[in-house]
Amino acid sequence: MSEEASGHPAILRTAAVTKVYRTGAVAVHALRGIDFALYPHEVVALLGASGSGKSTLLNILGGLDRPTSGRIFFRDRELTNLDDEELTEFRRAHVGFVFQFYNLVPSLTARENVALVTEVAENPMRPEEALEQVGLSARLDHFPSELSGGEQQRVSIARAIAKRPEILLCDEPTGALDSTTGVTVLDALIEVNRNLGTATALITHNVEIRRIADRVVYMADGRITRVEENEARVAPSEVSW
Ligand SMILES: Nc1ncnc2c1ncn2[C@@H]1O[C@H](COP(=O)(O)OP(=O)(O)OP(=O)(O)O)[C@@H](O)[C@H]1O
Repeated sequence: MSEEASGHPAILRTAAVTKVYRTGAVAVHALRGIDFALYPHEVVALLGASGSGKSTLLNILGGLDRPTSGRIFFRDRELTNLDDEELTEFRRAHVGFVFQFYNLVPSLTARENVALVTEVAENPMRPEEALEQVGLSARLDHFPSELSGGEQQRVSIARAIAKRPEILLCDEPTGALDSTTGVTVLDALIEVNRNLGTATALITHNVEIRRIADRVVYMADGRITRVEENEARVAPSEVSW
């Protein structure tokens, strides 16, 4: 939903953001002037060829990385000039991340993996509640090796949302999964978005997945080339790839 349609100001916004990676004499222009906004409660799909800058943008949005130039705002607060400690604080309080690989601690159960986050958050859910949100109430005491890939990814979603972040950033969350398993993961993301209103940005290589989003942002060569609004979101179960 656009600002006009949603009636809400953006929760995250970038203005003319660029990112240049310099390796020796070579400069890679990963982002070439990005004006992007993420609105409360929406799901945005980021689509684009490999190397188009999707992960770079997501990392900058979440405060994992900094732009070379341009500005970034969280609501009315400018993030651009925060020092490392302040940026880490922003990330801890407001952003959940889900990556392609789940990064669970193998020696801890699902419940304990989520508890790692809830122990240090300000107003967290109980791990059991977070795992219920992603449909894993029956797997609380399973270790990662006792869970399927889709279940492990859902534990990582539970871990990301347990601190009740306003923003959830997902980099290819179904990239390592087959279609059927991927659908269960997307279902969990949509359920979380519906129940908690978490603004969600989702990188995917898969054009079919764009249909589960409210908006689709296309990237090419470090630029946003097109933004589409979906009239209605399609349930993940209706998408296959
Ligand atoms: N740490 C880095 N150092 C140098 N170049 C980098 C670095 N990270 C990314 N790049 C380059 O920046 C460009 C954008 O990369 P990015 O990972 O954002 O693209 P992407 O669209 O997410 O790609 P993919 O879909 O393959 O993950 C690429 O050309 C990449 O090689």
